[in-house]
Amino acid sequence: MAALIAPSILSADFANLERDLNAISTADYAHVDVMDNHFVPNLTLGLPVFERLAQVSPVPIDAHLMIEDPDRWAPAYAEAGAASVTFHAEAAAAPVRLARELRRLGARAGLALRPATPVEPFLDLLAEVDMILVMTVEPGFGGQSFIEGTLPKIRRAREAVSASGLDVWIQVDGGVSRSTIERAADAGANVFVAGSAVYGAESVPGEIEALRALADAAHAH
Ligand SMILES: O=C(CO)[C@H](O)[C@H](O)COP(=O)(O)O
Ligand SMILES: [Fe+2]
Repeated sequence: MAALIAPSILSADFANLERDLNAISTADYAHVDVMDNHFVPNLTLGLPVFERLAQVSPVPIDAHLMIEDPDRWAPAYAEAGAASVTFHAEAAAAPVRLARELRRLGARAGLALRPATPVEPFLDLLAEVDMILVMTVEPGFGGQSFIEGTLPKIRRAREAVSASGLDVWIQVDGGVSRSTIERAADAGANVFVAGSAVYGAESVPGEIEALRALADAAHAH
């Protein structure tokens, strides 16, 4: 299980997004946080900006939609060229219908869970999604500290995926850094979002490589 690193441009310079996307060209994905000021108390960017990011990004885009009514809005992000579109379970009215629509449009379908949202109701539906995002902070802001209490949920999700025989990815997002990534990897995560850790580092490519090496080493144990 090779670790995939997806730096979050939430911690990039919003006046220099193209430059800061090019800075993460050695990453596996660029993680783009879409926030609507309703599902979370913060506002980032919407479809017009996203469409341009998808055109200029050197790596595939992993969209994380922290928005109300993803049933209505998420498909447009797949149409805009996102490789992966993740919506929140707490916000979707019909998550399976939406996941099927995202796949039909050619994107990977991701289902995100806030820290207090249990994974169990979704374990019978693993065949319908390509990724489960276990939020390791409350969504809304970068730079928060990793919630250790989410580790058992990551572990239960990984156990269920392994038992199913399906290739469902498990992503962690929030507070991921050199000091937390090994525990998340050991619990079973294989896709790692990191915003402040990557963009706040002295060397952005160096940090991507260091995070990847730590996660790969944890998986090898
Ligand atoms: O979805 C998010 C916040 O809701 C961000 O992707 C996440 O917080 C990344 O930032 P950091 O690595 O600094 O915690
Ligand atoms: Fe995110």
